[in-house]
Amino acid sequence: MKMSVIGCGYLGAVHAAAMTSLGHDVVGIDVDPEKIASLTRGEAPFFEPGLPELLTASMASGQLRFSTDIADVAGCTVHFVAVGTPQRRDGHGADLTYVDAAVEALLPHLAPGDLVVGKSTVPVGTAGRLAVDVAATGAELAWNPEFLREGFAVKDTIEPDRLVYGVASERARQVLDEVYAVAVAAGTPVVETDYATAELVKTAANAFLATKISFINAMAEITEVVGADITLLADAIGHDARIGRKFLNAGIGFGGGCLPKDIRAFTARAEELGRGESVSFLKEVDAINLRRRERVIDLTVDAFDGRPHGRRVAVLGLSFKPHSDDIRDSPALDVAVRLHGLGADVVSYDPEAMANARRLHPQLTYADSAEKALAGAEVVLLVTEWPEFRALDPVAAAALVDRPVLIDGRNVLDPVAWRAAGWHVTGLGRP
Ligand SMILES: NC(=O)C1=CN([C@@H]2O[C@H](COP(=O)(O)OP(=O)(O)OC[C@H]3O[C@@H](n4cnc5c(N)ncnc54)[C@H](O)[C@@H]3O)[C@@H](O)[C@H]2O)C=CC1
Ligand SMILES: O=C(O)[C@H]1O[C@H](OP(=O)(O)OP(=O)(O)OC[C@H]2O[C@@H](n3ccc(=O)[nH]c3=O)[C@H](O)[C@@H]2O)[C@H](O)[C@@H](O)[C@@H]1O
Repeated sequence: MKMSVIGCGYLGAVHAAAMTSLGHDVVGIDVDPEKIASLTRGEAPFFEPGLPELLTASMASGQLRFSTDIADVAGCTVHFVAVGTPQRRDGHGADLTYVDAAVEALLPHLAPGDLVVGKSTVPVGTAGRLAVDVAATGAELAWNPEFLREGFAVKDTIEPDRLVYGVASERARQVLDEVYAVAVAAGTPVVETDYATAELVKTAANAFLATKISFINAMAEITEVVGADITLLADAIGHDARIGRKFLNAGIGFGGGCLPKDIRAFTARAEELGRGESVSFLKEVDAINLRRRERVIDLTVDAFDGRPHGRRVAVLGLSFKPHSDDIRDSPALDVAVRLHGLGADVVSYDPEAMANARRLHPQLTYADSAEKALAGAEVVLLVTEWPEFRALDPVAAAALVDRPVLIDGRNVLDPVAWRAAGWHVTGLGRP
């Protein structure tokens, strides 16, 4: 099939390349000329494991190209909309200007029978509104939310856990079945819904994941007071298959370009619908999450007896999670910036996210290795659990720092081994 992907960011670039690997002919469109230039060279404009190899193979096959010109969607019969839906500047809800602009730009290029497929995460009701304009061209709209995780985006796109088709006709379902023929043949569950349900499935999934993380972080606030251990608690409740151990890692909390803005957008939309009280708990989920960052800052300030000014802090990690260079709403970066704001001498290191962090926060100091960040530090914060930080040798690390004080914001280092090497270790929610 010939298809276009409008918006080539973390979602769209992976989707475009993955569709090629499934045998389709794809053109990726973006308004950002630098991104398109990079993709055209076969270079991923961001860090995503497996994407460079996929891009190289797709470009070599001649089935993938990129353009800034929307007219290049000519000849495509399926058009994915994968542009951003960030939090609005006023904080109230999702900013739909990019989705609206992308669909509006697409309209003159649509032919009767084309299928426009929304992938962006949008407030419920958006698809119904856009469907009217799309239908006026003789084309049709479907909403097919995306559940990929950054760091695993390629695998999640090619082998999704499930496919959700928000469709208004049998024909739209058939077209989507053809798009995802490989996954469908492999037995991937397909849930066919109306538009509103498809939009809400996505919002509800992210709200649930955020709630699960904040639940365990709320428990961590309690274990901290009584000297109990949140990791053992999570293991123990996680053995119950009804609860499950995944997404019960307590620590500095969730960030990224999705969970935080999606729960806020859901709250705003529910309020618009007169059902604010139904999801008012999401405000608590957000508040618990943000308190975890405060906790790490407080622990750091306490480690300097309340006077962090001029004191050296090594911050290990800047991205919102490992295997990604994404710093959108990153708890790690937030903590680094705020400690710098308190006058601490913050030296940060991240294996992949430093270029993005440096662009946004040139005032911070960046080291080019974990060892260089540790050199002379009086407190070490581990705030993104990259494998190379998990593999640090506590004895060698102790020899680099001025004071062996560790705050493990992700509860991934073995406190017994680190204490044995002379470190004073504080985990989150751990004795
Ligand atoms: N990043 C992720 O892991 C996932 C993201 N999503 C959703 O997918 C959507 C996109 O997210 P990301 O890819 O992370 O955002 P992003 O910010 O990385 O990418 C959005 C891209 O759209 C481009 N764009 C904006 N307006 C455009 C227009 N009119 N025409 C063409 N291109 C345009 C931007 O230049 C940018 O490259 C959001 O709604 C997000 O919630 C859903 C699942 C996973
Ligand atoms: O809508 C989206 O964009 C995506 O949002 C999340 O994916 P992602 O943001 O890539 O990352 P997650 O793995 O969900 O992690 C989110 C945040 O939660 C934190 N987290 C995760 C799990 C956990 O147990 N504890 C915890 O603090 C991570 O460190 C990270 O900051 C969802 O997992 C995806 O299914 C969804 O498609």
